[in-house]
Amino acid sequence: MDPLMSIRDLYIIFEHREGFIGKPKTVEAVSGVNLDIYPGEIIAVVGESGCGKTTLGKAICGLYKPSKGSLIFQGKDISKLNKKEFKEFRRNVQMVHQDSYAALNPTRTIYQSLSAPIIRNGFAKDRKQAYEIICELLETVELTPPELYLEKFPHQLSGGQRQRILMARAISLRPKLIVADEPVSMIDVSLRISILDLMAHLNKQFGIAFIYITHDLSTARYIASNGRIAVMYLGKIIETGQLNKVLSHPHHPYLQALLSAVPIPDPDIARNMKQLPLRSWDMPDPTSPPPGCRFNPRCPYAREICQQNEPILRNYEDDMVSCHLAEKVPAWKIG
Ligand SMILES: Nc1ncnc2c1ncn2[C@@H]1O[C@H](COP(=O)(O)OP(=O)(O)OP(=O)(O)O)[C@@H](O)[C@H]1O
Repeated sequence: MDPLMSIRDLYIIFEHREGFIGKPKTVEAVSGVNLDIYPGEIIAVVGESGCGKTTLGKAICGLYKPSKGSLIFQGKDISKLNKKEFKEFRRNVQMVHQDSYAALNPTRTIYQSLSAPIIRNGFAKDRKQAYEIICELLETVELTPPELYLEKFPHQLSGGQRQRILMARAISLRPKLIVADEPVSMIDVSLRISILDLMAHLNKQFGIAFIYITHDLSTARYIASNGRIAVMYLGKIIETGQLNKVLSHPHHPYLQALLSAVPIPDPDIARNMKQLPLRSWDMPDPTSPPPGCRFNPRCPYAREICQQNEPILRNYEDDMVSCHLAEKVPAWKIG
C-alpha cells in the first residue's frame, strides 16, 4: 500500500530570541524526521514537553513550511501544490487542538461554527442541507439530540462536549488524516476514555488515519494498541514501530527511562521496578543540543561514539531505533 503521506528528512527551525538584545538563536524543533503515514492507521507520537510533537503535527497539516526536507501527500510534494491543490490538501488533513475553548469562536453558536466550513467547501448547497449534515455529524459524535446543541455557544458546553464538536468539525470535511494534538489532556479524567473511543470509532467507521500526539504513554497505549508509535526526543524520532512491540521491548534508553517512570498500579510489580539511572534529569537546552546523540549527556550507557556521531534511525529487531548501542543496551521489562 502506498503511504498517504511521507515525511522526508523534515526540519522545522525557529528563531529563538531571549530578550531584546543579542543575536537570535535557532531551535530545530523538528530535526531530520522521516515517517510514512498509511491510510487508515493510527500513530501515537509521544515525548516530553518541548520535544517537537506539536510542531511536527502542524507541519503535517501544512501550517508550518519545512525549513528543509519535504512532505509528500498522495505522491505530491505539498510545497509544489498550486493554490487549489493546497486547499484540497488542507481539507484532507485536519487538526484537532488541545484547547477546545480557544479553537472555537466564542461569539458563534455551534451551528454557525460547523456550518461555515461545510458551506465554504461546497458540501452543502444551502442552509437547509447544512442543517441536516450538522445534525448527522452531532449524532456521529454522540451529542444527541442534536437540536440541544445547535444554538449553544462554546462556553455553555463542557470540555468533553467541545472536544466532540471539534471532532465533528474535523470530520465534516471528510478528511483522510486527522492530527489530534493532546485532545484529552484538558478534559476530566473520567471523560478521556470516551473521547479516545470516539476517535477509534471515527478511525474505523470512516477509515480516517489519526496522528495522536501526547506526552501520556497510557492513552497512547489505549488508542494505538493496533497501531504504531513514534517516540520523539529533542526534535528527533528515536524509536518507532508497532506500539505493543515497542512498549513491551523498548530498545532506546530514553524510552526505557520514560517507561520506568510510569507508575505501576500493582504494588508487587512496582516494588521490583528498577528506575533507569539517568546521568541527568534535565533536558538539554534545545537551542544548543549536545553533539552526537542528543540523549548522550543523560544516557547511562553512553560511550565515546555517542558523543561524536549522530545516530540514524535504523532497523533493529522488529522496529526502528536511533541508538549506536542498541545491540548492547540491556533488555528492559516491567517488574
Ligand atoms: N513559534 C515558535 N517560535 C520559536 N520556538 C518555537 C515555536 N514553537 C515551538 N518552539 C520551540 O520548539 C520546540 C518544540 O516545541 P513544541 O511545542 O513543538 O513541543 P511539544 O513537544 O509539542 O511540547 P508541548 O507538549 O509542551 O506542547 C520547543 O523548544 C519550543 O520552545
